[in-house]
Amino acid sequence: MDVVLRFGGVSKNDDDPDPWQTLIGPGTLRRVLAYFRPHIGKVALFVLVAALESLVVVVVPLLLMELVNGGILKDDAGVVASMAGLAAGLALVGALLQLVSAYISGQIGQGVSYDLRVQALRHVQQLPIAFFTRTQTGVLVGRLHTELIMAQQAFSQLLMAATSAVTVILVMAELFYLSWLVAVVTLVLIPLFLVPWIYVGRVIRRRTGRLMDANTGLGGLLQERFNVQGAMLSKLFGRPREEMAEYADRAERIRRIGVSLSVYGRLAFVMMALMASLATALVYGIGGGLVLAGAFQLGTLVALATLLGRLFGPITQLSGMQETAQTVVVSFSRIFEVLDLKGLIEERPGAVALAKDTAPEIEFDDVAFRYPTADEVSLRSLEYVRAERERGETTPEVLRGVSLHVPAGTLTALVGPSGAGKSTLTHLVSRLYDPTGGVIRVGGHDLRDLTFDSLREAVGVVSQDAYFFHDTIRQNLLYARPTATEDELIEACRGAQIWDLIASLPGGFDTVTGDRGYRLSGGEKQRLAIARLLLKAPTIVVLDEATAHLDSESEAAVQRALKTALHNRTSLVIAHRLSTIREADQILVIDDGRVRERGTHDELLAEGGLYAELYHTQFAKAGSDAAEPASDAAELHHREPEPVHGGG
Ligand SMILES: Nc1ncnc2c1ncn2[C@@H]1O[C@H](COP(=O)(O)OP(=O)(O)OP(=O)(O)O)[C@@H](O)[C@H]1O
Repeated sequence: MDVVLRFGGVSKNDDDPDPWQTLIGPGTLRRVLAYFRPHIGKVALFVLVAALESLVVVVVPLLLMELVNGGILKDDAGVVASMAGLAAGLALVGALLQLVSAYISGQIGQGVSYDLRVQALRHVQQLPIAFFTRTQTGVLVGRLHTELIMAQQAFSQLLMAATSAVTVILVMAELFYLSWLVAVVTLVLIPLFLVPWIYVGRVIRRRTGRLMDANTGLGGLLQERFNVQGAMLSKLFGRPREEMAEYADRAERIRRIGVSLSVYGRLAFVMMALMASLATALVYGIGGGLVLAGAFQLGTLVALATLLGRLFGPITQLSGMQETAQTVVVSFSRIFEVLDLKGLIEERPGAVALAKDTAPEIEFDDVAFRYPTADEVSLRSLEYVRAERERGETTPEVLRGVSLHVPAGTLTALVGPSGAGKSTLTHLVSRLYDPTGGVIRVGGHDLRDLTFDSLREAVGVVSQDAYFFHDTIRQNLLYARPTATEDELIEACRGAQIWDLIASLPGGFDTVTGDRGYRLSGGEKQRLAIARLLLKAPTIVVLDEATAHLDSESEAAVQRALKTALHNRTSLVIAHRLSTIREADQILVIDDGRVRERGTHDELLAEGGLYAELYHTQFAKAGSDAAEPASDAAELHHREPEPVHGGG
């Protein structure tokens, strides 16, 4: 009956052990407990309230006993009334205590989840970009959100189980006090009741875990397929019937587990009710005989029956305590796994700030780089579809022996075949990755000696496919400089040649750019990204020119926008336009991870090497297609390094 599901090449069966099971390392429990230390006062208060709650549970049967023995049997209406009144009053107190303990346990549980959530988010925010390139978003969200909620719920159950433990001890003590015979019979009954209960409880917990996994898996899949780009890919390339079958398979698994869970849940409830009824019948049977034999009075029998009714609930809660505790520890461990991921790129103690307002020089000294392996940067359990063979493999060197110098305030164009390592090289400048060999210096400092803040402020990046949050144009621009005024926004947009478009939109700056800025054309997106860059006013610009062919008007607009963006800045541009290449102070031809040629356009053309070949096959053609005015191209770059003033 089990369906074998395939998750990107990994088959998974309902009864398989979880291949990504989290290992609970030594010291985990101590680490979990450390999160409760700040809440120790509340924990103590909770224990006190729980003890009072249990006390109420065992005192009420004693009142009922007195009501029968001292009131009804002795024909004393006063005792009947006062005992009934006291029992009612205590019931009220018990109810209030339950509310108070729920409040305190909520405070503790939510407090711990809050601490853990904030810590995890802060940590993930600092993880290297390599982690995000590896991790499936939906699964990460599941880990940091859904599982945290699960940990918190399990923790609440654990606190309730602690209350139950006190109740069970007090109830058993009172049973022995009232009638050792009934107490012994009860002790015999408990295991009879517990064995099937524990079995059912285990099945329920195992299936609940599977249900959560199945839900997270389906959620991840939907998130991937239903964002704009996923939906586009699926519309253009997708096989709707096969995809639907995969959704249906996963949904079927959720349905099947859900149905069995509801049956087992009901079974557990029915078993508990049945056992309580059987036990009560037995106690009335034995106890009734004892009353007839004169061993004790009727009131004692009533008290015994009432006590018994209050024993099985807490016992069931206690029976699951071990596994609930495991759930808490496992869920915490799974979050600890994320917390323990190394930052890889960290700020050194005593890091210095890069000087503001002056364009610095950039220098690569014998730089080598390989992308980190999956094991170095991510968690197997967060990738979900990592192929087996990828484990432990090393990655090839993408850059080798790269030495280059970009003088302050000048433009260096990077050209080369696809996959040569141009983008990788630019990633190193913004320290998305650290080199595996050699040194990169900015303004004379090793990049690794600079503070993150000053580097982030200094480097502005415009990628080929600029990303925008699903928010208004205004908010997307303000992301670069939250304090920018309306005038500064307009000035930046004018500089980026995008103001006319924004002004023509009915919503102006308040137009929502949509998921990944999808409502903008390629050229518009890049110009908006340039406006964002101008607002940031960095001293270093890393730019990947759009390869997409733009019409002559857009081409000229982007060209003018670039002129503003690169003015007075140290620029590293992955160039696709002849105009940019011609005007570059130097051109570096990157091939197979090395700097193959360097020089100006004319020098390289005269050399007749790879550049000349690329020029004739690509740039010359692109240049003749492009219609930017020659004067724009000539003015593209201002070479004198001067102080940079905020772009607006
Ligand atoms: N995140 C990554 N993890 C592993 N390898 C990567 C990663 N990104 C790029 N690579 C590999 O590094 C090499 C260089 O890629 P890079 O993107 O730097 O080339 P490029 O010169 O910019 O190419 P293009 O002009 O096509 O954009 C390629 O072989 C690529 O497959």
